Amino acid sequence: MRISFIGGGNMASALIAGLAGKLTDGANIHVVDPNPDALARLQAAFGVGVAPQIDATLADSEVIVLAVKPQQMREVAAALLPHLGRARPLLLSIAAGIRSADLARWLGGYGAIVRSMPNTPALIGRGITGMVASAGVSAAQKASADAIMKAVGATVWLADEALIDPVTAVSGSGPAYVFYFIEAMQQAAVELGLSAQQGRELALATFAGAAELAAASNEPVELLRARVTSKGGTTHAAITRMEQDAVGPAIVAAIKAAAARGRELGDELGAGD
Ligand SMILES: NC(=O)C1=CN([C@@H]2O[C@H](COP(=O)(O)OP(=O)(O)OC[C@H]3O[C@@H](n4cnc5c(N)ncnc54)[C@H](O)[C@@H]3O)[C@@H](O)[C@H]2O)C=CC1
Ligand SMILES: O=C(O)[C@@H]1CCC=N1
Repeated sequence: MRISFIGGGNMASALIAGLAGKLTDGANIHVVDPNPDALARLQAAFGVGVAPQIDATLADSEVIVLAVKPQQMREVAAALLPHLGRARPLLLSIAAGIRSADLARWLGGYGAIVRSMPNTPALIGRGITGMVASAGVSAAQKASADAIMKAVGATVWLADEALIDPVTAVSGSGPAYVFYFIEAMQQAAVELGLSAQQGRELALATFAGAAELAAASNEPVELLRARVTSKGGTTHAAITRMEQDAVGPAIVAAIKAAAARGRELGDELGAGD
């Protein structure tokens, strides 16, 4: 499969790292980015083809991944439009907030668009991507989009595009929340006298082990939590403090703020013609 990426930044790099040599050779991946450093890194690491701007090379691609910031998407659509005619590639957008209908409008009514929301664990093949196909996407194109994202992790197809903002808030942005929690655990470890290295090792193994345990178990996470929490014991002391400080409601509010920002980006950037 020949795949092009418009934008070769953080998320595109994570996807290319997961894809190159698995779903397709690096030589079948083409990356467009005005930043020469981004291109040089990707070329050296994966042998991808590179270009500083959109050109006719794109006409050979079966899939074009749109991996620029949401604020760049309209100008990218304008540059892409003249090159879509012949091959009618699938456009696979990963941009937060940008609605398929707005993208289609900027592309003169082009309908072969899958909107998706991956996350950075794609870099190690452990991503998860929420996806939704527009009406103009063929079954074969939908299968190609699924294969690309499955090469870097799991996929969840959504019936309604409005659910992409919640996916963005939970799993797209989610790795940052997990890293934030790990940072706090490491800090606590050090403040309690452990070395930074020990704090890192303990926090990471605990996160990975607890997540794997929950995934392997049929039981709800509340029950797994209760099993760690002895009455009058140490975990109880910690959870009581978290409840006093409303940590749970703060996390729920934070994730809702991310979803609201996704909707707001869509309103802001999709407005007008
Ligand atoms: N970073 C993440 O964890 C995730 C990001 N996303 C989405 O991925 C998209 C990219 O985000 P990041 O990779 O984090 O940003 P980034 O800033 O690392 O990468 C964007 C890249 O686009 C390039 N660029 C700018 N204008 C361009 C143009 N006209 N043509 C081609 N390339 C151009 C920049 O030079 C940069 O390398 C965003 O829309 C974001 O919402 C989605 C899921 C997760
Ligand atoms: O923060 C952002 O806007 C992007 C989308 C999901 C993760 N990073």
